[in-house]
Amino acid sequence: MAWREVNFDGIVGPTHNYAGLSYGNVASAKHKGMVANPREGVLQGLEKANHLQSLGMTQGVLPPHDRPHLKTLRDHGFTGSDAEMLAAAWKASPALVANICSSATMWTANAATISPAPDTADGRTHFTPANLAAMYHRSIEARVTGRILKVMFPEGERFKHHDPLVGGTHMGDEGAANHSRFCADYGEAGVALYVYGRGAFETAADLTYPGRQTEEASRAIARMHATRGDKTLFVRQNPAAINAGAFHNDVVAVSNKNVHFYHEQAFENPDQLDRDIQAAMGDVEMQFVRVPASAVPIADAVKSYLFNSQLISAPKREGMTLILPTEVAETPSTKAYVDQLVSSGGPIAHADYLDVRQSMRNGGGPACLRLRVAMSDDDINAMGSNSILDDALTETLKAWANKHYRDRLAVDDLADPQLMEESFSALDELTQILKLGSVYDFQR
Ligand SMILES: N=C(N)NCCC[C@H](NC(=O)CCC(=O)O)C(=O)O
Repeated sequence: MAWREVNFDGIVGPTHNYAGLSYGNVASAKHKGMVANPREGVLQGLEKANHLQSLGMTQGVLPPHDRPHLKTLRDHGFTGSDAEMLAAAWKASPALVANICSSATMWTANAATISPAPDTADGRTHFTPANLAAMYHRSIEARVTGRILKVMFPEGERFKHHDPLVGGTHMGDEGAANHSRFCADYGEAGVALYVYGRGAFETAADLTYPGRQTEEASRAIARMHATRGDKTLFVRQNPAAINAGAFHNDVVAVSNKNVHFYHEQAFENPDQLDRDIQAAMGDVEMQFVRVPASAVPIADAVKSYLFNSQLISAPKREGMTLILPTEVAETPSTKAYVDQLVSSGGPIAHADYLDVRQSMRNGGGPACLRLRVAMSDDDINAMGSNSILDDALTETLKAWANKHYRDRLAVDDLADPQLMEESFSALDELTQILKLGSVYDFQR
């Protein structure tokens, strides 16, 4: 049976904006208050997906969430019509409205942790939506994410869904952004690497920025997914990386099959980690591409998002391909590094640069924008929605974005009830296009 990596890219939401909500995320803070272009965001995302498809990859999409999230307002005691609640909330706290309007759901690497069927005890693919407890604007995502995933991957003999972890920031979980899977091929048993920022019950005095993921959360997910103990590893992210702005491990490391591409400051003891991964992989030889700080200072890695690239095995190419943000080409150290990397004769042979600036300004590169799922043909056939892109669906989504989305959005526009109406009618139509049913709170 043929197996492949399917990338499910998040579609940018109609209220995409720059409110600077994520403490510890350098780009989000830097671009606070800028005018966003949600329509361009969708089109940049579809362009990236289209590029991967042209390389022979299977590409899916995940929808944005309903924003403004009126259910959160209702849960906080606001009453009245939708417009009355929005107006009252804006009067009470523009910051609250910014939080319930964030389109952070586009970063689907944070949607869930996934253990594919070849790795689990019951031979099913397991999904746990990330609770994203560290940031208020993201903590409201998990329930709807779970609902969407259950429609897309119906629970049964192939797919198994778990509830997001409870326990607040003590059990903070950021999903696949802190989880790597190594394997010989996608359908073979793999090794899972969980990367956390701190222990749940200790004060991490070495962190100036939040360590969003806790070790206990990672271990809980591994237990729930019942992956093999000798093929499940846990490692702490280097505090220096978090303090430099790597709020998720995928800002300083990326993997594909038997290749681990990472910055030398991503982990405290990279030699030990290499040995542990190799031991868990057994006969399958790992290739470690460790980037020295002398070639790429960690500040350049964080600024350019070199490691927040997608590392893929494109069916139409020999050797692996990095899908990089254009910022990497504009940063001298990372451009020089990538040039020598692809000509070195190593496992990474191609570098493609794509413009995802609307997302990058909020700290989301190509890797943040996608949720990877290793799937067999039978898994794809068992999906419950119309989420796999072909040319027709791509064209439909482009037309949909052009019809509904604004090309200019300032933070103050979030108070506009007309924007709310536009957002809900766009999302209502999207659930029909993607055959998702009534997954949003405003549809229930
Ligand atoms: N690295 C991965 N996998 N994902 C990137 C997530 C970026 C996101 N930015 C934001 O949420 C900013 C939103 C704002 O400021 O409006 C975050 O910090 O959680």
